[in-house]
Amino acid sequence: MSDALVIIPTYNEKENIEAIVKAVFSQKKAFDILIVDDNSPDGTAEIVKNLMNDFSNRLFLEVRMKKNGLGTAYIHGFKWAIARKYDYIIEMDADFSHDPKDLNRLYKACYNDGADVAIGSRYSQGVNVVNWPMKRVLLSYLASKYVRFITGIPIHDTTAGFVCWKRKVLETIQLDKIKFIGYAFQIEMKFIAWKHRFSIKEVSVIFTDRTLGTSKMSGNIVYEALFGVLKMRLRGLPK
Ligand SMILES: Nc1nc2c(ncn2[C@@H]2O[C@H](COP(=O)(O)OP(=O)(O)O[C@H]3O[C@H](CO)[C@@H](O)[C@H](O)[C@@H]3O)[C@@H](O)[C@H]2O)c(=O)[nH]1
Repeated sequence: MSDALVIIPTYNEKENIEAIVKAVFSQKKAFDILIVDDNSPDGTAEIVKNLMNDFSNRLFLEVRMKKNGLGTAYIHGFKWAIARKYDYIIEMDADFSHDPKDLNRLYKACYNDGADVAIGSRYSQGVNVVNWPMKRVLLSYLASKYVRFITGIPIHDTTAGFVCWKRKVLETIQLDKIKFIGYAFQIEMKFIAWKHRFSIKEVSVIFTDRTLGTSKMSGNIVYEALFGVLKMRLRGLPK
């Protein structure tokens, strides 16, 4: 068993899943992988089951009954990882927006440089986003500015979905009390880690929009983030 687990949530990722699994396993550092699939109608989980024959004890699959949001998929995965005592737990998208080569940099930021949380950050050194429509870049960039303004959190990319967590951080955060189910979950997790005074390091990465499959971003996700952040600021740490 590796000391580090990469969690990849999936919903309809049949075009990407085999390639991303193989790309993670081709890294010098041996990572394990957990796929959390929400019963994708396109058969993503079936592809993973076949791959598990080639990567037994390194590739794992959890299938949930239905599409239930990115945040709850990760929480499911975090609990799975904590139960199995992985020391480093990494969030990553299935669609190559996050370069698998950067996994090593995130891992090292925690393992060698002592960060409790390492964020693959698009906005810590300018704006490093490739091929997203300008509308989406602006939405994401301004969302991070907004969260910084409202909460005071000293992080440039609060909605980043490429993050390495030390297990102790996930054990401290009360995962059952996380309120957001969509992408705003990314903001809430970082906010709580910061409030607990864990050390957070941003590692500059380039985010490249997917070439296969489609984004699951929706208006509800934006709404949840916009108003939820205000509530989160007022609430502070979960009681
Ligand atoms: N299991 C599960 N997986 C999901 C769900 N919704 C999305 N996913 C998976 O989560 C990953 C990210 O989803 P995308 O839909 O590709 O995200 P994006 O629009 O490219 O958004 C990116 O930017 C966001 C905002 O900055 C990030 O918050 C997000 O993590 C991601 O990096 C993909 O692997 C996708 O299949 C869900 O409800 N359930």
